[in-house]
Amino acid sequence: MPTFIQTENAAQSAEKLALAVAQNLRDTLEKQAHATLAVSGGKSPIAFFQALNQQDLDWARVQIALVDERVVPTSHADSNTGLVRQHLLQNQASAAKYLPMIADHADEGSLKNINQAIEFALQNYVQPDVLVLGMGADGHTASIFPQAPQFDDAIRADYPQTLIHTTPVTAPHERISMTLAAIEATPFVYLAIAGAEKKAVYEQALLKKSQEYPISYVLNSEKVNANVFYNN
Ligand SMILES: O=C(O)[C@H](O)[C@@H](O)[C@H](O)[C@H](O)COP(=O)(O)O
Repeated sequence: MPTFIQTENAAQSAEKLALAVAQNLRDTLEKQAHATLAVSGGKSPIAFFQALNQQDLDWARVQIALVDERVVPTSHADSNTGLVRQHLLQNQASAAKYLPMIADHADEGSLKNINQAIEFALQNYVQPDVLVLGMGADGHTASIFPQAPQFDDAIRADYPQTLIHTTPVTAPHERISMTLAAIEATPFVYLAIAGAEKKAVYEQALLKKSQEYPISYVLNSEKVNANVFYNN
């Protein structure tokens, strides 16, 4: 069952989430040589990235990865890598190591070979210790989209890989995404959402697991106790 944390506004959600994630990373670093944080892209996480990159912790031992990536060159305006580089890997967090899903030298042509792209992402994959999910108004999370032909594989407990190629119907670009099983294997899971429209979707998704709202598989998972940060 998720824990729902409502805050006053977007700035407060970003700050509280950053404090919680930073503490998880510090706690992880007390037990392990490295801590890995996977973040989502999209429009929402910028304020959180800016709050997190100022936190005091041993960033040189932190690895930053993506929950999902759009299959576009890293210089593309829709690249989550670009977003993370611009807003997260700054200030204190500039000492962190980035684990890419898409190679910097990959162009539109080479990315048409999706198997090769997945192979590259898998080579760089490290099981995250902490992850921050977003959610679309269509109920997708990571790049597990309701109408994607790969939906069943993305939520299968025995899918043989931690990452999967998905083809959203409701959003642009082919994607590479963590599978549900990989998300479920992460000790600290957060979901950040804002606005009444997403809250209504969240409440529907809480009721039961359904393909209509892929986030419902995370919220109703017996393996995940997500902390949900919400502001209007
Ligand atoms: O790269 C992506 O598209 C994501 O990681 C995705 O899962 C995102 O978190 C949601 O779509 C919410 O996105 P917004 O913040 O843009 O609403």
